[in-house]
Amino acid sequence: MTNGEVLLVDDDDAVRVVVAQALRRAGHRVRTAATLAELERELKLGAPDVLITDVVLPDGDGIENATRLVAERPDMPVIVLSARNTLTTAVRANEAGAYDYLPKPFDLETLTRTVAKALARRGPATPAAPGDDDQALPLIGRSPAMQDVYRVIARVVSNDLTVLVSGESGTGKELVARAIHDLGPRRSGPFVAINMAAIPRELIEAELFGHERGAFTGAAQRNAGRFEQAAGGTLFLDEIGDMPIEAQTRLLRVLQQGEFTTVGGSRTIRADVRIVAATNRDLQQAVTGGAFREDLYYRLNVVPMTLPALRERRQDIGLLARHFLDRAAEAGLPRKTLDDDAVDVLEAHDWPGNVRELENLMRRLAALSRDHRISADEIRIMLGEPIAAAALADPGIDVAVRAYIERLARSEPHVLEDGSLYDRIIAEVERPLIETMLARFGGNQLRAARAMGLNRNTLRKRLDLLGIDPASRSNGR
Ligand SMILES: Nc1ncnc2c1ncn2[C@@H]1O[C@H](COP(=O)(O)OP(=O)(O)OP(=O)(O)O)[C@@H](O)[C@H]1O
Repeated sequence: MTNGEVLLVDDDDAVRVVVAQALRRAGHRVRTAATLAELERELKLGAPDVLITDVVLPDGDGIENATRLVAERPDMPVIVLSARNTLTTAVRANEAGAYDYLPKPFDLETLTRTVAKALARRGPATPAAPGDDDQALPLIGRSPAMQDVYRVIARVVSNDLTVLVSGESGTGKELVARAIHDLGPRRSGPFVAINMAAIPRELIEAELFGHERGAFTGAAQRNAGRFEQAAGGTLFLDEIGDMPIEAQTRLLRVLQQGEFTTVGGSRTIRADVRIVAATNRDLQQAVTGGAFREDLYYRLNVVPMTLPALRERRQDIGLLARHFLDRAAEAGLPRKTLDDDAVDVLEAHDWPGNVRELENLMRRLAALSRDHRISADEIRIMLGEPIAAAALADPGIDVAVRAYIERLARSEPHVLEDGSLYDRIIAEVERPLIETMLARFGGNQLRAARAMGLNRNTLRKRLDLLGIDPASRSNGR
């Protein structure tokens, strides 16, 4: 293993002590600094073999400073440590020419391994591309799984390598494709998306490559395809696994030759696009099964990226949920906050529809919830999870009833046509009300009727009609 000298700048005393200790144990010499001013003083005494820098320092920004240092000393690898584990930080670190970026908290083993690799590969860093540091980025999440995604994005933004994004539906594949586009040199060009599953199979080639007038029945005029529309920008091929095999052959040829001809045409057009493809099925399996061309698979899979399902990054759920509430407020809906135990319920859910399902739920809660705080029970109701009957008595009752009505409205037409909807919904509200009140008064019908403002005979009739046995309610809730 190569040993060397490491200079660490971090304003957190504990980080300095612990990291220095670990690196010394690994055989390196270590100097430390707590501020950028101290770092400057240390650098005057001599450049280290590797520099490790925190981002937020008392007298400035570690990445900005690293940009300058990398330009001045291209052979000194810089490792960025950051507690602000966002895509912006990963991209900024990459653009600054940093050797690597480690989100905090990191484990010491990873850090020592990264230092060893940096020492072994010492040499000029890749030149930094200028970037929009403060651009607000849409990708939310600080989980280790998302950090891996950010690193891959950061590495591909400044080149044109083809990226294949895999992941379940709703995990953010299109958002990632947009982020790659928005952060790279093609950002001033168009971002064009095409979903293979949403277009009739026989039209896919014409949609992708365009067609000439009269190329097929109904082609009344020449039409530019998505490849042409995306010229100078990025083409996002969604659900690539659904691409018919003939179109695959044509796409492969375009990727190999960098040019294409329109359907029914003879002109050759240069394909000036960056390709990002996405799939929610196992494309390798499709290759094995013969539904997807192996050569095309390898052409697309130059940089593979897998987006984890939301249930594999539960620690991001609260962050995402609050982000979607903020977005709803920006869009003019009332501003809502989430109780901590509401976040617990969200974290426990399995989210088969992933981030999209969470986004939809938060939008509905922003619109429907009456209180400005969203409770755990409201969320349980919306998710169709069991709740204590008593929860219906809290201010979330609107939400409960609306959620129920919404579910009914989505049901089969015959459910809606039997003409009993009003009575059924009233019964849905009435039953828990009567049951709860009976339980509250130990089955005493007179007291329960009084509490509800009913007379005792009316209550008795409702009990008969709803088939509620008052005796069985005396001990229950
Ligand atoms: N990390 C994230 N941060 C913020 N919003 C996200 C994130 N991931 C996904 N979303 C939001 O969730 C929704 C679904 O994302 P997107 O359409 O990118 O998913 P997808 O994987 O492409 O889905 P599909 O496979 O169904 O096309 C979008 O509204 C997107 O903005």
